[in-house]
Amino acid sequence: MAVKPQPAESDNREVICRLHSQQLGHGNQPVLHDIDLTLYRGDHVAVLGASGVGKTTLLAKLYQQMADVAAYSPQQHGLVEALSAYNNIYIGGLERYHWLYNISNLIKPKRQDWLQISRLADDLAIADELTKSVDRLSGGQRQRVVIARALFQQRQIFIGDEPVAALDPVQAGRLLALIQQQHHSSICALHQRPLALQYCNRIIGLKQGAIAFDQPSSAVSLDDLTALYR
Ligand SMILES: Nc1ncnc2c1ncn2[C@@H]1O[C@H](COP(=O)(O)OP(=O)(O)OP(=O)(O)O)[C@@H](O)[C@H]1O
Repeated sequence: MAVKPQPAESDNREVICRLHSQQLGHGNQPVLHDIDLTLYRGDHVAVLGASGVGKTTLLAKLYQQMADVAAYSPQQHGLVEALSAYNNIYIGGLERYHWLYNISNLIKPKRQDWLQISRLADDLAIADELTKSVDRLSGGQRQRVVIARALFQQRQIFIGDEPVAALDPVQAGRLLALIQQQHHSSICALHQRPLALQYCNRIIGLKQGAIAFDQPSSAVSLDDLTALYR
């Protein structure tokens, strides 16, 4: 299939974010140009493209626009190394509570929060790691702590910069499904092409500083995705 640039079909769905003819970059260095992009409620989007093409740049812009309603799982995890996995996950929910409650909970977890975070950790297969400081965890375990922290934010939209890169394909698929269950919309940079096709309903391919295509995943083949990296 020859994939042409084309925005996803619009309908009566709720628009959650729109970029119109945007140039995105860093300082005076442009990275992406003429970005026209509308995200709709119910979209679960994979963003693919070669290293350095601008996936993080695009996600950061989208997060800037949706910071009030979106959880962001960045590539640089920003974990607090000396704190336990429990405390790092709890940090995702800090803004929901009074600071005094937060401090006491970080020192001695309250039963209800411990149970809630334990259930999350169970889903992510890190329940046994909750009391360990994150500097003692493997790369994949750390990545699951980051996902748990984002899930504990309890936002409506999930923005993930390669959120499952350190996980094996089975675990990665399970966690993408969990992320999608808990957020009405999501947009993730992914490198695993089969996962993008299997779990996301919309694929945005970036190439040479622009959106090369924006299509329902049913209209995109593995070869189309491979072509992004040539
Ligand atoms: N803070 C920054 N200041 C200046 N240039 C930057 C900065 N961050 C990224 N860039 C540049 O912008 C371009 C796009 O980077 P970006 O991180 O968005 O790519 P990416 O597709 O997410 O890459 P990767 O798959 O390797 O994470 C690259 O050329 C990069 O060198």
